[in-house]
Amino acid sequence: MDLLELKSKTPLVFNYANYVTPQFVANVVNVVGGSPIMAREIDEFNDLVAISDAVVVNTGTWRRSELPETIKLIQIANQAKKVVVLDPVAVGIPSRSVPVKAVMTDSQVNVIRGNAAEIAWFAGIDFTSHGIDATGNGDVQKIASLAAQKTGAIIALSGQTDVISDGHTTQMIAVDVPLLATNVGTGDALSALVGMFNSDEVTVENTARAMAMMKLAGVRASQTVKTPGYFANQVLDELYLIKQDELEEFIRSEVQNG
Ligand SMILES: Nc1ncnc2c1ncn2[C@@H]1O[C@H](COP(=O)(O)OP(=O)(O)OP(=O)(O)O)[C@@H](O)[C@H]1O
Ligand SMILES: Cc1ncsc1CCO
Ligand SMILES: [Mg+2]
Repeated sequence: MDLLELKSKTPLVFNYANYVTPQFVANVVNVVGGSPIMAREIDEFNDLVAISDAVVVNTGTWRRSELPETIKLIQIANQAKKVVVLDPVAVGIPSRSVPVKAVMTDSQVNVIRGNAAEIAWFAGIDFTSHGIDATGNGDVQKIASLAAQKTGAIIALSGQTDVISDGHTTQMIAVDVPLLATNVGTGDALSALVGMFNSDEVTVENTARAMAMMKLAGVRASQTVKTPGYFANQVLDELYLIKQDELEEFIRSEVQNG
């Protein structure tokens, strides 16, 4: 959906969040025009999925004992036809990839949002990482496209260049905003935006809207703020201020077809 429709519908985003950044994620959802709820109690999943418009699963601080309930959550969302976004934090670390494989086998994820190293893991391509950060270089267009083909999910690869791919159509936003990477949780919040913009229909176009929203907020915030602490708050303000026509104009000028 576009930003105008989003603001009128106030999509409810159910975040199975990590315990590092939920406050930032919830605020990003709120300022853009959605409504966040965080939960991880299995007895609440049926009710919460029923009233939600998107389910966003972040594996950043996941415990292995939570694997069965996470799969159950995604299965409930699949049955209810709610979009599911997976944010596979640091999935390339071997002990972290085991449960993510199980999730991918036993439930259907519609969109995977991760940095280049995380998405490269799904593509089966080596990419250097340092914990939660992607530090290497590679052909991000190829990585996103291959990951989409291998998983059947739309891929939202974030970084200096954002790449969105369903394995056939690939779009890119090559806009460098280094301060965006200094705030831990920008990626987590971006995953929630991806869920929100895809809540009526899961498409490359809607996924690109979410990625463009964060990039544009970062571009504007870095015009006035030059240091990371204030930058994070300025990003929230810019996300709040962006208008439909401004977002669509940014998409027209910056989104390139691959
Ligand atoms: N070097 C960069 N230049 C420009 N934008 C960047 C850069 N790195 C990241 N971004 C932007 O930052 C946002 C988050 O992407 P990033 O790849 O850092 O996610 P992440 O690694 O999952 O982050 P986190 O784990 O901190 O939530 C995206 O909007 C992306 O476009
Ligand atoms: C720092 C960190 N550790 C696990 S999740 C997380 C937040 C970034 O996703
Ligand atoms: Mg991340």
